[in-house]
Amino acid sequence: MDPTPESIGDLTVGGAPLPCQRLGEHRPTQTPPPTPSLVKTPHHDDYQKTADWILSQTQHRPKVAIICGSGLGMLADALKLQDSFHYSDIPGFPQSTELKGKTCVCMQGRFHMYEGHSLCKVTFPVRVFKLLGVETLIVTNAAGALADGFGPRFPPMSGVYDKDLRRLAKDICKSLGYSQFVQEGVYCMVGGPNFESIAEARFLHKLGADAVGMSTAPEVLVASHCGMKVFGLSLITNKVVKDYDDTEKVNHEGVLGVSKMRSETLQTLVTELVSRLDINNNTA
Ligand SMILES: O=P(O)(O)O[C@@H]1C[C@H](O)[C@@H](CO)O1
Ligand code: HPA
Repeated sequence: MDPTPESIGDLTVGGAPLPCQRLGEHRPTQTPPPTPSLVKTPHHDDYQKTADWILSQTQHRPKVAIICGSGLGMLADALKLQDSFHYSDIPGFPQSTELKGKTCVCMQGRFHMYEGHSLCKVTFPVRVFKLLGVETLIVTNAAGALADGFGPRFPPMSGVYDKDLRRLAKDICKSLGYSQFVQEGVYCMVGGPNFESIAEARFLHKLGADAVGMSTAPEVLVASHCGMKVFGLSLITNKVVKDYDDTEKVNHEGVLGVSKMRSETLQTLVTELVSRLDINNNTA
């Protein structure tokens, strides 16, 4: 199957490479539900063709991919731009860059299911990353806190989040003085775009979730399936209301505002993490 726009969503892999062009963040839009042709399952060829196009446009051979959550695209400010690709119809699709001497591919913003995208589309970039040669995926997102104070807890997780990367991140947090506010916990993905009702929030918390957001889980699943190491980072942007007397209400603008306010901290952590990954720079 050819990777026509029909077969892989709006992945128009046609833009000429625009050196050092910054791509805008992919922001949620009121995208209408996809037409049936957009939810066709991509085949290996579809991922391969996109990957081949990217590889043909750059000498970089990234081993690390970073998916920045909403409002966290400023992380890309830390990247030394080498090559970027203009996908005119897909702002926020991967751009190849360098961070701390390590070649990375970075998505500023992601596709969400609540925008009407199929799971195939949401996870499409991850399989393209795999075909680019990526071995480690760093995912970030904005999430609401379910656990009061987001206290320290280490509930069993499935193991998709790499132990060594988690240990390395903890060491980095110690050295940066971040340990007090960086905690491990369970992130639960909901479909969105609505924020949780109080009953839902209580339910998720009872199930063992510490934070809730609307992304990340499908990307992590696909990356793990591809054999990548995965590291996930949630920026807690708000408290999830679990009390019927609490009149506070979360909204997306607030989430973005806090994300922007804290993006430098997150940027420092991810930059340090990438710089300490045991990989060599890779070019064609
Ligand atoms: O891409 P992420 O998950 O960071 O997007 C944020 C979190 C929710 O998905 C949505 C609601 O504010 O934006
Ligand atoms: O409270 C939240 N709920 C769901 N998704 C979110 N993304 C940021 N905050 C939240």
